[in-house]
Amino acid sequence: MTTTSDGIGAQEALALTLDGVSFSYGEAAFRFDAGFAAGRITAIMGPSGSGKSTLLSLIAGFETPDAGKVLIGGIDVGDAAPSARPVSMVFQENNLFAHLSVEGNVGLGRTPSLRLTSADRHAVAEALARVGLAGKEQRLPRELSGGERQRVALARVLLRDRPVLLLDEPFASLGPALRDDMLDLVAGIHAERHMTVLFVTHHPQDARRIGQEIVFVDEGRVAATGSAADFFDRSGPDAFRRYIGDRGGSVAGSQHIARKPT
Ligand SMILES: Nc1ncnc2c1ncn2[C@@H]1O[C@H](COP(=O)(O)OP(=O)(O)OP(=O)(O)O)[C@@H](O)[C@H]1O
Repeated sequence: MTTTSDGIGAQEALALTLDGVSFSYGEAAFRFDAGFAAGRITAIMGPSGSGKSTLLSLIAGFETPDAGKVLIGGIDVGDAAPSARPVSMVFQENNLFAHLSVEGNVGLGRTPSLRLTSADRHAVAEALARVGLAGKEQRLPRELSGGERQRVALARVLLRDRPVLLLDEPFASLGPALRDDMLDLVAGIHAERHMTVLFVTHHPQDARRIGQEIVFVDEGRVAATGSAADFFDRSGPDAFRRYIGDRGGSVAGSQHIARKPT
């Protein structure tokens, strides 16, 4: 086990498996068989409505499969409530409680009670410094920019310190330069904590920047999987190439940029 700057040990990375998971929202039917390698960043891509968010919801426990198993680190988490799963999740927006300060919102990653000990406060301050928000503990979410709010959500991920991180288009509403900064922050956190990261994005350049693996979801199922390098060179699956159109480009150099410490 390694130790991070706030004294929290990086945990053993956990693999994720969806074994014959079926689910439906009325006529929208899903059937997922997929494995996600321990400690890797997997970009989940696919057309709108194909089931990417549903896939994450099934892993997080917000939805319950009609059949099949969700295994995290080889353990069937089917009976575990979302809060009991070894998972953190960040959405595109609404990650924060509007009436709670930044400190309170981050502190929830450590304890559901709002009574923070001085050690908790210290850990919150360290996490905020890690995401570039030192000194903003007492702000309310509405007093922050969209990018700052997502940084607060990532600071809470640091305090929660779960081995699996699910990101559902968390930076979609941010401009390109800020998105790159945030992606590099995620890559830095991933490198420190050795988390298994699943990251939904429609942006090929985002997937290229930090994605190590790609899972392509189409029509409610995993249609293709592979390394990001393979997907973004000409050997990627045809359906994926049609989805990304001309924006795929070359993967050369992107991994190097993403792996720089942030
Ligand atoms: N709570 C819900 N109730 C009913 N249908 C839903 C619900 N959530 C999603 N769906 C439907 O399930 C399908 C898959 O939705 P999902 O949000 O998983 O797609 P997605 O791939 O994440 O799409 P996007 O890229 O647009 O976010 C869609 O047809 C959607 O309308």
